[in-house]
Amino acid sequence: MSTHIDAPKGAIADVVLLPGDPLRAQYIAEHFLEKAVRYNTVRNAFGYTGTFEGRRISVQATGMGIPSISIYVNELIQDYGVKTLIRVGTAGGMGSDVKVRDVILVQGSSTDSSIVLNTFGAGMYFAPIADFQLLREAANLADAGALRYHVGNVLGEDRFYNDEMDRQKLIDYGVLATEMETPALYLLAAKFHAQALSILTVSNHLIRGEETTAQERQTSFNDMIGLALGVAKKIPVR
Ligand SMILES: O=P(O)(O)O[C@H]1O[C@H](CO)[C@@H](O)[C@H]1O
Ligand SMILES: O=c1cc[nH]c(=O)[nH]1
Repeated sequence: MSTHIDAPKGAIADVVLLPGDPLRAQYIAEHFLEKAVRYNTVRNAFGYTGTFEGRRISVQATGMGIPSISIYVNELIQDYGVKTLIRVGTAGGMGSDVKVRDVILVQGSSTDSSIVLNTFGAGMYFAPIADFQLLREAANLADAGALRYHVGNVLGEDRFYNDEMDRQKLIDYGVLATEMETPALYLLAAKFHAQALSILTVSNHLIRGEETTAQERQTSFNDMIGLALGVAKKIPVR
C-alpha cells in the first residue's frame, strides 16, 4: 500500500481515470466498467479496477484541489507504476462560447497556485500542458461522436470561492473555464514522464450564472466518461 491508497501492488491498472468526486468514481465503476473491484476506501477516496471493452482500467477519486490530487497522482505514479492519467472533472464555464454541458479538453492549464513557483523558483513560468497523443485521440473521438467540445487553456485555481480573481482579463486571453486540479496533474506528469489529459464537463457558467440540473449533469458526464474510456482503451498495455 501507499500512504493514502490501501491496495497491493498490481491492483491498479497502468491507465487511471481521475474524478474529483468519490461517488463519480463509483458511478464510473458501476455503469461503465466490467468486473470492477474496489481497491481503496481510505478517506472514502474510492478506487476501482475493472475492464472496459477488454482493456484493464482503474478509476481513482482525487478529492478537490491541487494538494489533494497531488497526493493521489504522486502515489499512483511512484508506488503503483501508473503511466497514463485522465482526469474526468467538472468546470465552471468562463468564455462566452462555452455552454453548460459542453466538454473541454484541457490543452494548457493556467494557475494562481504556487505549485509551479515552488517547483521551479522565481522567474520561471513553466507551462503545464496536456499529452498530445491523448489530446489528439480525445479530439478525434469527440469529432466522431459529434460532441460539443472545446480545446484550450483552462484556469486551475486554488479557490472555488474567489471574488478577487480578474476573470475578464483571463477571458480576454482565451481562458475557457475554471477548475481546481489540472495544473498539478500536468506538472507531476511532466516530472515523472507520465501521460496526462484533463477532460471536463461544464457544470455551470460563472459569467452567465447558468447551472445544470443533477440529471443533466449525469447525462453530460456520460459523454465525458465515454470519451475518456475511449481514449484509455487505445493506450497499449505497459
Ligand atoms: O468535479 P470535480 O472533479 O471535483 O472538479 C471540480 O469540482 C470541484 C469544485 O466543486 C473541484 O474539484 C473542481 O475542480
Ligand atoms: O472549480 C469549479 C468546478 C465547477 N464549477 C466551478 O464554478 N468551479
